[in-house]
Amino acid sequence: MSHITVCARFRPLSSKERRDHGDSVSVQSLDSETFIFKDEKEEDFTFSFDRVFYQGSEQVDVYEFLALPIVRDAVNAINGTIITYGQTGAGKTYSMEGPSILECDQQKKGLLPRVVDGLFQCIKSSDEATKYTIKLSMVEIYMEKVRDLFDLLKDNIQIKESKVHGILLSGVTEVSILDSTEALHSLSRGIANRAVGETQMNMASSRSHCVYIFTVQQEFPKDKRIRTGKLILVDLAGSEKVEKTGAEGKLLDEAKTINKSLSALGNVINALTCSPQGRANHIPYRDSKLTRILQDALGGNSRTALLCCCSPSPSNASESLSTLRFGARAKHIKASPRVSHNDDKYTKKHGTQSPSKDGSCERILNKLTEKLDIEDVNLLEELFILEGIFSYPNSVEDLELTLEDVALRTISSLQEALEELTLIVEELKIENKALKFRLAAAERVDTLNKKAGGNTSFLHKFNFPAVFNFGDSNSDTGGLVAGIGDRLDPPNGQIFFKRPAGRFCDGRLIIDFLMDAMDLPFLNPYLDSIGAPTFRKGCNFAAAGSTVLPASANAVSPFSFGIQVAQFMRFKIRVLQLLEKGRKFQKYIPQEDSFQKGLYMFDIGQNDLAGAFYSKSLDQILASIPTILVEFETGIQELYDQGARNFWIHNTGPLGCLTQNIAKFGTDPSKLDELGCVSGHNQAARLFNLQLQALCKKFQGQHPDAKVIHVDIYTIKYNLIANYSRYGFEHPLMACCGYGGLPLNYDSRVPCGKTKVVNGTEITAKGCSDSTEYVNWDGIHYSEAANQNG
Ligand SMILES: Nc1ncnc2c1ncn2[C@@H]1O[C@H](COP(=O)(O)OP(=O)(O)OP(=O)(O)O)[C@@H](O)[C@H]1O
Repeated sequence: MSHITVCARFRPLSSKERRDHGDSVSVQSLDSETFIFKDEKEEDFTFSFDRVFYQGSEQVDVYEFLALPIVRDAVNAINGTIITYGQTGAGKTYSMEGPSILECDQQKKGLLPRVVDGLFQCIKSSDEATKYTIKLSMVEIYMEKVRDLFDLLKDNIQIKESKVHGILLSGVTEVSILDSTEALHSLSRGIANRAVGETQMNMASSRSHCVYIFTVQQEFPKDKRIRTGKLILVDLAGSEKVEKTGAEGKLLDEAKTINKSLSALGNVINALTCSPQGRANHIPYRDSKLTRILQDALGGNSRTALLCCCSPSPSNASESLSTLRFGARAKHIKASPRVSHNDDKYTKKHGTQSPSKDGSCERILNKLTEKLDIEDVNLLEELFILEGIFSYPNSVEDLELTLEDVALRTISSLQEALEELTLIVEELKIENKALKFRLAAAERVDTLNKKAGGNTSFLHKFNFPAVFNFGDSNSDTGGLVAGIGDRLDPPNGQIFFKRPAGRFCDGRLIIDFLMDAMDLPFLNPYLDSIGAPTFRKGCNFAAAGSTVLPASANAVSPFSFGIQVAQFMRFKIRVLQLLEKGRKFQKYIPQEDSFQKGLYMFDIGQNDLAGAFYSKSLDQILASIPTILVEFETGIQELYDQGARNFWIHNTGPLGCLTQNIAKFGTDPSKLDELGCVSGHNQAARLFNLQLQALCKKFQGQHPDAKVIHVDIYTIKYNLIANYSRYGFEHPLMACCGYGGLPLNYDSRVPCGKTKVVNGTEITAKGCSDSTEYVNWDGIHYSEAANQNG
């Protein structure tokens, strides 16, 4: 059992402290471990720590005493934790990072860069045959939420406990680091992200706890054995008292949360030190995220060092005193880091190391033969060998003790097995869900095939050189965002692209899956000119909010169907001009015959109908359908005239099942159908689709050299909503990314990912924890999981 290493560090006086109290300090050094501290009432307190770093101490002294032994251990698969504690401005970050991670002279470098160097040096000087990998994660705990500093979208990381690996941060980003320079760049990236988070959350880093996790994995090529050591560094939030900060409102909440987690830390330390054995019945690790993450460090499975950072100035005496008291209390925790083979139990009971197997083995078993059946003795011998117990019992009492040990080991291995089983069950659940999706997708393809008169094979059979797409947000891959310079915010795009990708979705759209099915790359939007996008395999003219009819002045998108067709004309003209200029453009543009051999896809009309409901009666809307379709026909005829021959036309989806429409038009239950969708909207969509289908037939009849496929997306989507649980969904109508909670989680004033002030309160439309459970993404668009089924 070793104690936690506790050190105190006094930073130099700040200029303000000098102004207020001159050179006077509250600390009087006795030696390198002991000092006298004078509080505000001039009362003296003597403190002893493992080491005291006074004002003139160097960063390297702190590293070598406090961190180096832990770094060496981490490389030998023993976990270690280094914590800096103290009031704001006491020198925690200076000790941890130094003045700057990347640009800083050797002398001022903090613990982190030194730890990184130390890890790589230890690896260099170790056995060459052993293969090492180092991974780094960085998280920040703010207001009891753990956010990933390498992926700000992961802003609520869950803490899990595994019997084998201890405390784990589920799904946290782990960055592989190959050398010190790379590690420092990653650290600096994480620290910069911390600043981004600070601004986003209107906070200061001193109000969050920052946790750096280095995982060092050793692989022994001889026997393929793997060992892992984890080194955690924690820069705690400032420990000052709430009253002193004069905090109010959100600041007060923050201060209380910090205080709560720091006092939870204090409670854990008290619980760990309150019984004579250093063990209390219940250790309240679960009371805060901080103590949960530090559970292994404090509870024994880690070498731990605590650096209590203090101001030496009398003006901060009371804060420094409380920091020092915290350190003194922590000094009494005992920790026993886990090593590969642990003889603790035997040592505890016998006060010595276990005797060797040789010699005593025969003697003990002979003795047992006198008391037990020989078969039982043989069985016991076998069991001991199997269990790797090398201490042989020499009395029946000893035998009982040993059996107790076996039972304990069995229980712990059963617990491990249970843990593994739980993980397997989790994985199987996910796999099951994926299989359900695939099965459902296969069924959808089958239905689609039937609806399209056996024509989905059309997609596979033909080797389309390019695809030209026209439509609205259902197939917009970034057109509107590029065209009007708008911005989509996270969590849009979170599932597949890991960032907003121009799509009003958490991931891919139906068109992305169709492109995949045709072995073609995702379509670039015509309006996006940044980064020399390639249009070799086609071009997407779709823009969210677009209508078939010309856009009105206040329309979301000015790029109505007619404009999209005009854009196509220009696109074609430019392509032909560039092709004439020679080969150098070929990489970026379609070949000439692609315009005739390519596939022309359409998904538009939804906004003409949905938008009209805000100002027209159902009858008026139904009456306007032929006009919409005349405009559509004009567009596809123009494309035909330009050489288009392969037409893939989606009809419009069940508008009445979109969360937005239910929220606005479905407040009267008599207006809803049996699924809870708005009947009028769906009626309009169905009538539109019937007439669209007739148009497709007519167009096909007029152009026998063309291939016109009408795809019944309405039925596919409606079926998905009606049978949502069969397809692995939990919520058919509620939006994943929205505001307001049950039943619809939708507020038209706050689009997904945005924050708005409503009636004086700031509200944010956030994403749900698992979007694969939702058919609807943001109230208006389908989730990637639903699109995959589509
Ligand atoms: N040992 C030291 N030597 C020189 N300057 C120091 C030392 N320790 C701290 N400082 C300086 O004191 C100031 C406050 O230190 P620092 O930012 O590290 O405090 P902190 O405890 O991390 O505060 P917070 O909780 O707000 O993050 C900084 O300007 C830092 O450069």
